[in-house]
Amino acid sequence: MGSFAGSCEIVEEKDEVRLSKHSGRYGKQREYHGSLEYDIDKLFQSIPVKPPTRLLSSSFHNIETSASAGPSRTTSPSKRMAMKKPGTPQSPRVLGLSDSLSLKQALRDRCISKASEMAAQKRLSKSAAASPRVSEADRIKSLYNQSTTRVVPVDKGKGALVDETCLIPVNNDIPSTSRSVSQRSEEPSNPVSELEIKELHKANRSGSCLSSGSGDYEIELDENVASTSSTQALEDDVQEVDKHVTSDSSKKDNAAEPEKKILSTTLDLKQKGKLDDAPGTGTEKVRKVTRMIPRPKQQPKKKILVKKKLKIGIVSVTKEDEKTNKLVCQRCHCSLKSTSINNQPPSYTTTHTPDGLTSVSNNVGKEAHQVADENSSGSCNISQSSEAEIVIMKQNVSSSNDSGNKFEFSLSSKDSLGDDYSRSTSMSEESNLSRFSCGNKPHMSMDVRWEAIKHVKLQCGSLGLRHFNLLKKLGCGDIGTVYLAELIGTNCLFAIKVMDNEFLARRKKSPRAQAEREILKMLDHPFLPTLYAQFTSDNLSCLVMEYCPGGDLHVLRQKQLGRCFPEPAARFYVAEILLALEYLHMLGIIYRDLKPENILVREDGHIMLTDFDLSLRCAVSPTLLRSTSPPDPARISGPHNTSNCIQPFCITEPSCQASCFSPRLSSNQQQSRKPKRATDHLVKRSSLPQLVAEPTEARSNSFVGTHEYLAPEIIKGEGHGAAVDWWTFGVLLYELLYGKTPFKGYNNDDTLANVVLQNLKFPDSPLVSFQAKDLIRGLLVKEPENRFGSEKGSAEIKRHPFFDGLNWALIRCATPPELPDLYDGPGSPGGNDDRYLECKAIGDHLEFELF
Ligand SMILES: Nc1ncnc2c1ncn2[C@@H]1O[C@H](COP(=O)(O)OP(=O)(O)OP(=O)(O)O)[C@@H](O)[C@H]1O
Repeated sequence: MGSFAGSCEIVEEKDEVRLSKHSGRYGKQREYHGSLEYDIDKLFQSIPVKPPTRLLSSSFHNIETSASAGPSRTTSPSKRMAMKKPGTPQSPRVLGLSDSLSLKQALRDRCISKASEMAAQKRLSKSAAASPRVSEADRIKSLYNQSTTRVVPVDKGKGALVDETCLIPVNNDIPSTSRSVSQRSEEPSNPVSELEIKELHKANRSGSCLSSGSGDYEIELDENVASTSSTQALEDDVQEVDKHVTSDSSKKDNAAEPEKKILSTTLDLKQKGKLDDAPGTGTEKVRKVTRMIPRPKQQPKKKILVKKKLKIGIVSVTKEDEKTNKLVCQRCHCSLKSTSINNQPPSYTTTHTPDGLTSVSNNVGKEAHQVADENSSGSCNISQSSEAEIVIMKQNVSSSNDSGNKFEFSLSSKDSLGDDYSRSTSMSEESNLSRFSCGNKPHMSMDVRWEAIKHVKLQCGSLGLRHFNLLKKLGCGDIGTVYLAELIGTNCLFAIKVMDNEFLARRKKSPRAQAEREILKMLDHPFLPTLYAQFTSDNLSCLVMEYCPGGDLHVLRQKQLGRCFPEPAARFYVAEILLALEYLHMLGIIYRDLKPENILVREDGHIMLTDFDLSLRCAVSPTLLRSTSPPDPARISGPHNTSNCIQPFCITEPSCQASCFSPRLSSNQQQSRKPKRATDHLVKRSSLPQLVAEPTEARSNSFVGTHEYLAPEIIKGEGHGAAVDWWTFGVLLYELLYGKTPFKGYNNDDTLANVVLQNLKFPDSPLVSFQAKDLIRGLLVKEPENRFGSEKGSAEIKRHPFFDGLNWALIRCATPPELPDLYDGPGSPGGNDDRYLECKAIGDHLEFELF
């Protein structure tokens, strides 16, 4: 993301065995061997009667062809299903020997009938085999539940929930439970789209020009599908191919410009409710916006991808001391218990359901609270939702049908809880819709943007670029360009990453794009981007994501006094990053590209970690550990650790609600307080189980990252694993605090040498606390095996004194560091929205260029 001088991202191309690459042949072979066709084949072979060779062989041929072809890209998922579907068993017929045709048919019927039985048996056994996978996901969930406690503060309709965990093995050593998931993910996730689009494209496209509705083929991929959940999810990705062909003169004009793609979007939604008509002339009033999307010529930062080989091992599940500790929700003891839970409208009682209808402070907190709720038999139905910020989707949805096709949604309109029960009831209904819309992303289920997208899909059948106003270019990455876009007719803003498939294929970057897309589909976390939709529009792959108006941490740091963050601010940001990394590791994703440029700032000041094209997916086996040895008392300090607030669900502490980052006590104060409360913490800490979700066995030899952030083991090519994220985490904290990275040299080679050889030094200024330096020192240990976090991951790091006083579960509600005037969106003070306004003012029949 972005770049800074001298910074260059390294992406070695010989890299890891991408899952998708495996998929091709091996996936197909497996598919054939386990398929019905294979069974039929076997049966035929075992039958002694020799049927007419020609007929049977041709049958075989057909069967084999369809089987070995696997999920053809040109075949829609439904067709594929039909091919695999066993024939309907028929009652056996009397065979006439003279009738070779009927003999063949009878044999076929018998075989098919037999095969159907076998298939049914297989299905049964498969579903039995699948259950461990399900239970593994459940187990992970319950591990999470048991480790922490959930609180349900609501912030702008967002919260967190770890709902599903993806275990994606990448080699054959992986246990079958995981491998079954792998096989699914190895299948081409979008088997139809590319080829089909190409076909359509060839037939209709003229030049490289895109125009609204013309030659604009969109394959809508269902964002509801959990990529982690099933093969079907991948197969169903392609829901429909929507072809819109109109004559558009601008198309031809622009086709002459090879370096530019012109997106022409009709804005007639409000007037006609139809988005796929793009008459260039006539009396119909059509507002037309034409934009030039230049293909990125300059890479903001150089990424080198050297892919060597990948060896991913399986985490040996050492369930030392794994216990099913049940946390008892201590909110029952808090004053909030007395709040009028019974008076809450039904819509808010859903606050505590696992589906995450309301936001939570973070996934850990949410899941744990879920446990707490279970254990407390509902008596602790949380009412802090009223105290936390509940975002009611005060949508003007009612107008959606009334006013023709115009529909508007207000983003993040807030209401206090106690206002109006009738409204809350309607919210409840809409939430259900949202929940439906957002599929596997419960933490975003309240997000009005789901509704907006759903509405467009309902109206137009599919979602495509033509439904968006591209407002401005947000930035250019290695694999695509990101635009700020408004869903036409709504107030919903999105960031759309547009990637040119041909360009990616030419540069062999398609696997990176694919990896990013698949990871984005898995995510549902407050500090990670939400993918609302994805589609392919004319050879452009588009990812519709949450828009972060606050810029990135690199830019934000430059705007700080002394170009570095004050320690509390740095602590806040790295704490949120830590939770994001924890979640990623739990999903078996090693991020590998942590740096300030990839940390975006949301409108509310919280962060969002983006850019997953360098991430590595691997197997992980989260484990719940119960600490056998009491923690070091010296490590326990800080105001919140010395209060009931150690429990993440405790919100009785006013200071905790105001901020999870109370000022650190002076050492004197700490000294005087420590003896008094240390015992409490020992008891509490030792009784808390620890969730370890570290993919410790993952290995890659890729040379991936950004020079100044590269871990020594990557540079040395020794193979690396999840510990690289903790190294980069240390570099990040260093940079945020000191305004520079620790090993930066005169040039990239120097930097790399310094990373490997140079000792860590801390500048004299600015003054940084001992705890911060201690954490950095632990993280920037050159040997990964001795690095802080390498063994127990985030669980270890979260307990470092640097984070003392931090209520992890409430961090989502904590007040973020104050932002300078950096909001650069439309309508913002610094926003470059002139063109947008101009566009709006001019009205129909207007084409203009934004880019
Ligand atoms: N959701 C978003 N909201 C706001 N800005 C975004 C968003 N996503 C990306 N951007 C901006 O767009 C720019 C390009 O993003 P992108 O992820 O394509 O690039 P990158 O991080 O440089 O990636 P790559 O690793 O693909 O080269 C970023 O620098 C960032 O500032």
